Amino acid sequence: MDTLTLLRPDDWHLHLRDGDRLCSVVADTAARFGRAVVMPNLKPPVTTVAQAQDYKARIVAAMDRSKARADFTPLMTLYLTEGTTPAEVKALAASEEVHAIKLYPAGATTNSEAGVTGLDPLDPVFEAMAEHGVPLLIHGESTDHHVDVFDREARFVEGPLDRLRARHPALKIVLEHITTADAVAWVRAQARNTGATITAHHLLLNRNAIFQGGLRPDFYCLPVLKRERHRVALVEAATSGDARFFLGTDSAPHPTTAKHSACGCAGIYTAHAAIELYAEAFEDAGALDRLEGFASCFGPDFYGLPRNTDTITLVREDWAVPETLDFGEGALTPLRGGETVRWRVQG
Ligand SMILES: NC(=O)N[C@@H](CC(=O)O)C(=O)O
Ligand SMILES: [Zn+2]
Ligand SMILES: [Zn+2]
Repeated sequence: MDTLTLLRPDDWHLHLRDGDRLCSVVADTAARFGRAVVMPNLKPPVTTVAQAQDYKARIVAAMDRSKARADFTPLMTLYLTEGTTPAEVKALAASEEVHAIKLYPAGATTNSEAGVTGLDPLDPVFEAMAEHGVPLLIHGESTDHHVDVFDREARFVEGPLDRLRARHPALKIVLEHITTADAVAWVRAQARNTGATITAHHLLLNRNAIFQGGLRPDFYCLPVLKRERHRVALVEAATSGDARFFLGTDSAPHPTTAKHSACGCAGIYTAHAAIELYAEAFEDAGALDRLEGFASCFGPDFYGLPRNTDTITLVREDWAVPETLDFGEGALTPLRGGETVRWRVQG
């Protein structure tokens, strides 16, 4: 099979940043995806419906300025803080633009300082979300600094997440960017109102990439890449046809100068080749026929949105990824920069 036509996919976890940086990256996602769930971890974070509407307007203006494919819809999210109220959930449910609320444990990842330290005080917010069918998107890592970095997802899932799920069985939950066999098993044990996104880089790479011939900050993201047996479990979940697992790139651009540093930022940029990289992972697993469900069907079904009706076509053809791409005033280093990708989007 040398060409592959899919219903147009969506990206259910994306970082677009703001300002000139937003202008540099948005066309990459719009070229491939019909919609993307845009993360709210700006500085300061997007915490109200009004702020999310303003951010969406800036994204649409940036699409125009960068001549992005116009038929792309950003799906906005709010950043959960200890100040989030049930009234804001109601306002979200009444809005056209905002689709979910994102939970960052304080200190877990990039721009998570405004996140939450304990979940129990937010019970009224979670109840309002369940009532209005608003999904809670979760960066699922323990922030206990005694917990080994490679165990932070598993500890969060078996502890705080499992307790949250038990207290709020009707809440829609998406465990974002899962990286472990533990998370896969936990999601499989839940009812259908629990889903999980999986990135292309966690399907293609294990933690050896971070140390290949020296320290490689371009492969540092959170949750950090795990050992091979976890990668295999993720591939198995993504290609299984289980509708609880769907596509979310977590494309997270940072300037190359901030990545190649004594204290480098977490995040990998994949938007320039997102669906192509997933095609590689699915092809390696002998499961290209399962890509459309994962990339184009299970996400909208979970969110209660219609599937896209147009299509994209992928062609098996090597193309060279530039070593760097423009990123506002500076540059970023994309995944596979200076190397090739095996699938190309036609047209
Ligand atoms: N994934 C990352 O490593 N970084 C993300 C934040 C996140 O998704 O946790 C970012 O905003 O840079
Ligand atoms: Zn995250
Ligand atoms: Zn993310």
